[in-house]
Amino acid sequence: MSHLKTKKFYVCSCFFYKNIFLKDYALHVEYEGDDKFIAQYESVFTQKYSVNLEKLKQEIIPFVRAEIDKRRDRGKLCLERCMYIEQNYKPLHTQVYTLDPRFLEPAFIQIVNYCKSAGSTKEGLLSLIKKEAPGRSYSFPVFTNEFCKLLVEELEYFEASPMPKDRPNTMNNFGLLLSEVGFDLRFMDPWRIEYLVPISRLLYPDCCGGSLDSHRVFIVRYKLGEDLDLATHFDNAEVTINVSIGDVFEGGDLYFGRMSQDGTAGLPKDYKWYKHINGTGLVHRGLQFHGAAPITSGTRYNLIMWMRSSQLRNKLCPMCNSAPQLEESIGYGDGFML
Ligand SMILES: O=C(O)CCC(=O)C(=O)O
Ligand SMILES: [Fe+2]
Repeated sequence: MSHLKTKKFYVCSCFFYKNIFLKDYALHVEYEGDDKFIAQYESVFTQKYSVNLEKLKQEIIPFVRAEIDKRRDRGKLCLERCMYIEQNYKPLHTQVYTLDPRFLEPAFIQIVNYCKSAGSTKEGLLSLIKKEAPGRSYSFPVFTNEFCKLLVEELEYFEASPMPKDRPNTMNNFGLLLSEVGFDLRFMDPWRIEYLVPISRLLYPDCCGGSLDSHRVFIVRYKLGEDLDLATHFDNAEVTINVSIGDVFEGGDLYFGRMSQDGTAGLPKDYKWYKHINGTGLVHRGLQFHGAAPITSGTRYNLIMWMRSSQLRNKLCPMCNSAPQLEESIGYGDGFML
């Protein structure tokens, strides 16, 4: 369980006022009081979205403030949910909570073994995986189709249960945070440490890929009548892996743009779409802008792990681009350490 971690992790205080997503406007905003918010955004809302000051005050600001209150309570509520689920939830497929090498594609195990072998190099690894969109994203098989099916069944069973649930973030309203459901200790921690870090160490040394010491892991679900697509964003992560675990859908391809440090979300000239393949994982730098096209039929499930390196982010918070102001948290927080 994430709340029983022995090391203490923190969040940066910017979490409480920055990067609040307004889905109707596909806009991320920050909030430090009504006056500042109005000064900062009134012209954007009136000119770009024909929203007048009254609506800004009556609807948008209250929504933003409610989101901030929710973030303030996040740790406490998460802990309550974790404990309630641990005591009351009876899984459908108990076995999916423990990482079993039989869930993994042999090619994935081979790739990881290569990365762990003496003298392994990035060039050697690149001959075993597929280069995808520009900007150093790569794909490779990860989970067997049988495991994906079991996992989706388990998560649908959990979703249909009366257990308390939280959603991954303001952009995904139908996913699930897997740490809360009890996946960390026996599945997600060993998966990250034993399998993903060896790969990231070679691919992303500049992102401290060899010292990704925490994560935030969740599934996203897209379905007609629910969330369809994902606006362009970057992750609060050094390295992200995105594995397709449910493939009965059309559309939903991913696209990748520039790095967040470059300031704009525009697509590079050589961009191409990434098509999901069941059981296949795509790794990319978290700070590369990306998004997902709408699905046009079916239901899409992906397992996403945002991996963080305290060593790197302790120096610079990727969300506010400043030295982080640390605040207490539970579990992995946002991956900062004292
Ligand atoms: O829709 C997807 O598969 C991408 C999800 C994603 O980028 C995220 O949740 O950070
Ligand atoms: Fe993302």
